[in-house]
Amino acid sequence: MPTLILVRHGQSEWNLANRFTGWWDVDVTEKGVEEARAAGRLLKGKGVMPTLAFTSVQKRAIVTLHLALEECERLWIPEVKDWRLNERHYGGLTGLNKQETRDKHGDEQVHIWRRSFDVPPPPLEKGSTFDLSDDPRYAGIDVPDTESLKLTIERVLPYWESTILPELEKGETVIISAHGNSLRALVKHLSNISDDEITGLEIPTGQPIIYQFDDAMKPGERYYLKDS
Ligand SMILES: O=C(O)[C@H](O)COP(=O)(O)O
Repeated sequence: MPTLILVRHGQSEWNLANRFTGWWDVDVTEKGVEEARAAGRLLKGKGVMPTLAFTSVQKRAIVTLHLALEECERLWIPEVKDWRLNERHYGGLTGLNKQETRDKHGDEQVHIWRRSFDVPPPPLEKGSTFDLSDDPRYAGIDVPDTESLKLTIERVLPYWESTILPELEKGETVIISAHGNSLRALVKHLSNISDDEITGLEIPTGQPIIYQFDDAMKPGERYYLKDS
């Protein structure tokens, strides 16, 4: 049965510092390293062994993938990195402290920026500290200046359909190591969650989520591997 494993990167330096991160490339913390390793041990313990990996071009997801694969002795499997699996771009909020932003703009506004379906945060100014347009990993890509969850879905889903789903169809056990909002985009699609309800779904760091697909490639109920 084709199996999909989704894992959000382990705690990042800016998760810990409570800063809006988005496309900014921060590493995982010591706790994040341990979460990633624990995810790999869980995969091995439950006998869910990935045969193909996808991740973003952001080190917190890449490092998490490698640590998890090392623990389940699957560092050797093929892996594909693509910017379409990146975190949603946090626009002009990138780098700001989440609590200070609440103090300045109010809880409601910050909640809208963080969790509304289609309201993007204010755009990132061109040439500002967190502008990644000249980063070589994005050569030839029109780097967004902000993204809502809706806009994130618009780049994650075509990639899922064109590149990841066909591999599952071939019978691969696919692991995707990605981010809170790129995974929210996938879970919304796979679990058929409405625009309103998806905003309430929180994806914890380092906790493998499993979908098993039937012969018609219809995903079953999602579950956390730790609960199986
Ligand atoms: O980019 C970030 O800051 C986090 O990865 C996710 O943030 P959120 O919980 O505000 O969506």
